[in-house]
Amino acid sequence: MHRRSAVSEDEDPLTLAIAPPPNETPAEREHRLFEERKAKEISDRIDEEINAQRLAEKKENPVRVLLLGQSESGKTTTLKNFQLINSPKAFKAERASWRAVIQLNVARSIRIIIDAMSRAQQASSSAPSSPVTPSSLDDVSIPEAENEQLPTLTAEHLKLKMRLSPLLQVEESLWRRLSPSTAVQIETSHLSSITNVPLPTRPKEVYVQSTMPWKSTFSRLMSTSSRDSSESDTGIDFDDPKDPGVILNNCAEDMIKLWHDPTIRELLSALRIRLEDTPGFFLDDLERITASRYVPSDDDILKARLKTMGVSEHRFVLKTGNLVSRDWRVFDVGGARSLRAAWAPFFELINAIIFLAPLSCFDQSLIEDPSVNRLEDSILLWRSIVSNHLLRSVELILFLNKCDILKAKLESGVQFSKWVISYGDRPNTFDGTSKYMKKKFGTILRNNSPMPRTFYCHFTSVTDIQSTFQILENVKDFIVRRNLAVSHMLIFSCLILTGAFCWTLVRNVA
Ligand SMILES: Nc1nc2c(ncn2[C@@H]2O[C@H](COP(=O)(O)OP(=O)(O)OP(=O)(O)O)[C@@H](O)[C@H]2O)c(=O)[nH]1
Ligand SMILES: [Mg+2]
Repeated sequence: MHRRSAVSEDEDPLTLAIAPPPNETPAEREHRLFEERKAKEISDRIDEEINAQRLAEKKENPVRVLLLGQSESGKTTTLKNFQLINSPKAFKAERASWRAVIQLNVARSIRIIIDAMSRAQQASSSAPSSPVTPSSLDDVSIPEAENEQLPTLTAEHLKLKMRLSPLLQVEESLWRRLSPSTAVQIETSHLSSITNVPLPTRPKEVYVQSTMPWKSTFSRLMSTSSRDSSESDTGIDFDDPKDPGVILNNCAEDMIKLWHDPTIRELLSALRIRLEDTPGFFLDDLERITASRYVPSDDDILKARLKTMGVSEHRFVLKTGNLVSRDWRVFDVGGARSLRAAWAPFFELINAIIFLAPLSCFDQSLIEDPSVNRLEDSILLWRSIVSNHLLRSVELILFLNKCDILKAKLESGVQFSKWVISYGDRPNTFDGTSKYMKKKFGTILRNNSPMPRTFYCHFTSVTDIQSTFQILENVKDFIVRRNLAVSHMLIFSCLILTGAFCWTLVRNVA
């Protein structure tokens, strides 16, 4: 060991440790200085890397979550839950826009009934019936309706139908309000499969181009009114004579009468139109929704249906337990087949995917392709996601969704095994069918993932705010913990490197 030169007591021990040895020759000094320069270069490089990583974590490293699943699987509804939990003010500010969507959903349901009535009128006339396009109602196949015995409508029904015709204008007016430019468009191909009623005026579903700010556009429209009656917290001008709520309110009694009429129910049943099962169904709440000062509840907003086109990004600052707030980006995408190509560019950006597979649709076919069963489509989609190499280090969380509808369907007697043949003669219960499907999705993950992954799965009904709140909190915790674990592993590796370097330095000097 080198002997150090004599030092005073208050000299810094670190200075002492790295002080040059006494009687150092010029050659030794040169060698020492060379080694020290080399060590410093390495040290500076490590410092730079650690700083860059800290910066990235602080500023540019939000948690990115992608919502995936087929159309109507519940992606946008899950996003609404995120908004409700994490930015309730923004959620509240959008009530005016969602009120319009709900009114549109109501007008559309009534339009479907009116179309069905026209169909019954045609059937009862002597004219030969129009050809029927093989189609589906929300993916449930409709029989050859012209062969069905449709109930005869009375003069009272026809009067009712006529009195409800202003609702068609409500649809038009809402579309105009929701689409001042091209933000909202009509997808006729989708709606033509809602019913096989061969009429020129079919009900249409509205969709938003997610890149367009349709909500703010609508809110702006609302707030341009100079009326004092605008309720600032809802953004709704109840006294605006052009508010579609006025016509809905005037037609309320007739709509309720129509929906509860036994002949109409018989007609819908004969055409196998199950409005209760269609997204955006509000006919059981007509009294409340058509009230003159109706403001949508949180539940109403979650039930409202507006199809998504393209991809949209939503930002939140989320707190997780005692952990610091993190910037979150949640991406909501359109799930229709023609839109799925738009998902891929996000695969390299994201930390986690919440994949929604609706279990209730086991007896339905895809709107885009009636030859494909919807549950089967979800399974194939899940397989392609879990086996994707680009996504191998992305956390996957599966939501087996629409459990409430699955329960109701099974309780009403629909046989799961009739559609999922492999289920065999197991009991037709929610417990049995849901566990069976969970196992199936889990096996697909195990057999197809490029590297071993844990299977994270939740049974969800994302229109249920309470249960979804708890699930999203768990998901949030899980994603943050996994992210931190990865960051800690990186920091830990850097610390080991730094430690090893310091040890080498001290040994060289000693
Ligand atoms: N009863 C019930 N309805 C649900 C559930 N999840 C979603 N819905 C409803 O199903 C409809 C479709 O849900 P969305 O969230 O719009 O579906 P999406 O996946 O965003 O569909 P696209 O935008 O077409 O890709 C909406 O009317 C929702 O209210 C659920 O768990 N239970
Ligand atoms: Mg959507």
